[in-house]
Amino acid sequence: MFSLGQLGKFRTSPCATFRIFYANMLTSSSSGKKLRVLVDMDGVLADFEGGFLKKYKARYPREPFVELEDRRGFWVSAQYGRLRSDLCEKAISIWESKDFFIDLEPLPGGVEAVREMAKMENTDVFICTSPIKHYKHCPHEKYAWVEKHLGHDLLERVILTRDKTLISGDILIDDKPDILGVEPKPTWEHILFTACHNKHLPADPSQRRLQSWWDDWRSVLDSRRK
Ligand SMILES: Cc1cn([C@H]2C[C@H](OP(=O)(O)O)[C@@H](CO)O2)c(=O)[nH]c1=O
Ligand SMILES: [Mg+2]
Repeated sequence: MFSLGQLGKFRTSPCATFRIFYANMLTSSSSGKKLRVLVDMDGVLADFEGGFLKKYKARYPREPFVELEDRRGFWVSAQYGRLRSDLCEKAISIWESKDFFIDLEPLPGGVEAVREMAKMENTDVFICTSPIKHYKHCPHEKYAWVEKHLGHDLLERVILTRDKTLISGDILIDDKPDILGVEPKPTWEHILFTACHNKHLPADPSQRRLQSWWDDWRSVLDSRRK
C-alpha cells in the first residue's frame, strides 16, 4: 500500500499511522458514500422492442404484428398470443435466435449516460440485466453488446441475474413496471424507464420515472445521495 520510506515521513509511529490509515480506508469504503446505480439493459440501453419488430417482420412478412404505439404490457409474446395464439411461439422464436441480442441498437443517450456515470467519482454503476432461459446465445451476446457499445472495462460491471431483488443498490433504472423476486424489500428505488409498453400505465405517485435519457437522470441520482 505504501513503502517503509513513505512511513518514515509521518510524525506518528508507523504502527499508529497504519492504524489511522487503515481505519480511514474502512470508513470510506463502508460508509456507503458512493451511490450504487443499477442500469437495466433491454428497454433502457438496448432497443429490444424495435429490434424485435424488425426481425419479426423480416421472418414472418405475412403475419400480423403490433405497431410499437400499440404495444401494451411488458411481455411481447403475451400480446402476440392474444392477437392469434400461434403468434406467441413465433414471437419467442425471434429473441431465441442467434444474433438477436447482439444486433440490438442502443437507445438514444443511454450509452453516453452510463459512460458519464462510470466517470463520476462518487458513483458506482452496474449493468443489471436478466438473461432469457434459452441460454444458448443470450448471456454471451449481452456481454458482447456491453463490450461493443460501452467498452471492455464495463464488462467488470455486468450483473446477469433472473432476480434483481437480490442485488443491492440505491437505484435501479428499469423499464419493467413490476420487479419481483424472493427479496420482498429490495434496497434500491426502482425508477421506471419509459418504454412503448409502459407509457400508458396510469401515473403512480410512489414510482418515479425517467421519460428517456434526455430526462434529468443526474438529478434523480443526486436525490439519492446521502
Ligand atoms: C420476453 C421479453 C424479454 N425482455 C427482456 C427483458 C430482460 O432483459 P433486461 O433485464 O435487460 O431488461 C430479458 C429477459 O427477460 O429480455 C423484454 O424486454 N420483453 C420481453 O417480452
Ligand atoms: Mg428491461
